[in-house]
Amino acid sequence: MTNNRFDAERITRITITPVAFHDPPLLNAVGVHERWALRSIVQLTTESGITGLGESYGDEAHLRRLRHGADALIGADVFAVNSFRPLIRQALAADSGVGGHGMSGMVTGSSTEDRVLSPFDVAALDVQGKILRRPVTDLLGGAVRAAVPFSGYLFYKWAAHPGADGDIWGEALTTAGIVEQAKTMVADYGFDALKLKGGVRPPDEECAAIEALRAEFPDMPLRLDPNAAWTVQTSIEIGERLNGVLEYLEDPTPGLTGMAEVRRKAPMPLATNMCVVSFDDIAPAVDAGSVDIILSDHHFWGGLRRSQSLAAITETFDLGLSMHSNSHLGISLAAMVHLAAATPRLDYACDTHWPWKDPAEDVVVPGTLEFSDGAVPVPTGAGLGVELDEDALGRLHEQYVRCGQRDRDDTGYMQSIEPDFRPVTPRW
Ligand SMILES: O=C([O-])C(=O)C[C@H](O)[C@@H](O)C(=O)[O-]
Repeated sequence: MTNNRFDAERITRITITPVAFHDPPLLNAVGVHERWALRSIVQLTTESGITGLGESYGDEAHLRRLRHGADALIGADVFAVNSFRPLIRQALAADSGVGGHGMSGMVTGSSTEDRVLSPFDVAALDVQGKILRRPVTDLLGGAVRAAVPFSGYLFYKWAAHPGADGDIWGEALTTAGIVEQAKTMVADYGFDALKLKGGVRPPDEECAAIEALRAEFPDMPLRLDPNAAWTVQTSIEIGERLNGVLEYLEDPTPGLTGMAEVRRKAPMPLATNMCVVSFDDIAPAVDAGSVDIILSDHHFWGGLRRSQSLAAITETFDLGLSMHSNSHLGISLAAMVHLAAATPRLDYACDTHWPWKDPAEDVVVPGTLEFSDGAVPVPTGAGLGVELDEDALGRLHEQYVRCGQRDRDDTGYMQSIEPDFRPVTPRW
């Protein structure tokens, strides 16, 4: 008889380092990106001295919860990731604090447990891959694509934050500015799809920008995302106007009921990263007929393996699947690429904020994550295949310390003064 007992590889230390990197003044329905994007870097070390990496939001409330979660995982077997969630749940039950989570105004209702679990799940998979000498994609069932296609993410934008220097992108407050931005994105990264962040200018103007992009790039799939800033009526009118132009319309209006009303009339598919943000949202969304496409995000769906469960559910209900993003560093990009490469039915090019980050500011050693023809080849090293640059981590942590209490008390990357989530309400 085979002896199926294996020695555990126990977690002995978890370090969480808050970091800050420059974020340009990108506009969206709830305001302007702050000067600093805040993230947290998780280093999870096991008894054999192997360290895995994870990345998450960096606002103070989330950092506190991550610390509770980390303390609860000390002593757990790094291969027993199924034990992490109950341990985290128990640890969070003792935390009475409210507020924060790095997605102010955009994602209201994703699971706190899943947001805390996510970076530990990623770091544990990184360790497992290093022990087994296999990339994370292999632990997720194997790569079904060698490179993951991303879309060029366009924003209305100020030239600079007040009192700060500008950046290479300059200002984009008009249709001409958006088209110029798109040309640079396509020339520099080779993107094959474009998404415009809307909800900023009046809907007519945003439609005109999409029409100008269509004229400039006749074959390019285009998306528009006003982050629920429109009424049902406006969403239907814009949907009709952009019939045949958009590959999908993302979160035109708030809530499952409003989205379902729009979906009954709009000619194109509707996507969301706002009204279906946790497993509890899926059944009501399917019942109401609210969406066609779920934009997953491992940071709030509980890590890579729970995102794979989401992928299986979308297949069951014949929903489309792609990936959402907000400001992030290289550890998250690597995790997104491994997950997307191991997801058989990924229907659209994924989102990433990557081009908006100063390439000189990252915590991973450069060279493993490069865009080629709008896609990122899957890193081939063991685990996530990226290496932590300790000096850079120190520098970005210094920036976090210096960037000021006001920014740290904020939600981490967007202008918002309220301690808890500020839902987007339709303006047009
Ligand atoms: O669709 C998206 O990418 C988002 O809603 C995520 C972010 O909030 C994005 O809009 C942003 O950073 O302004």
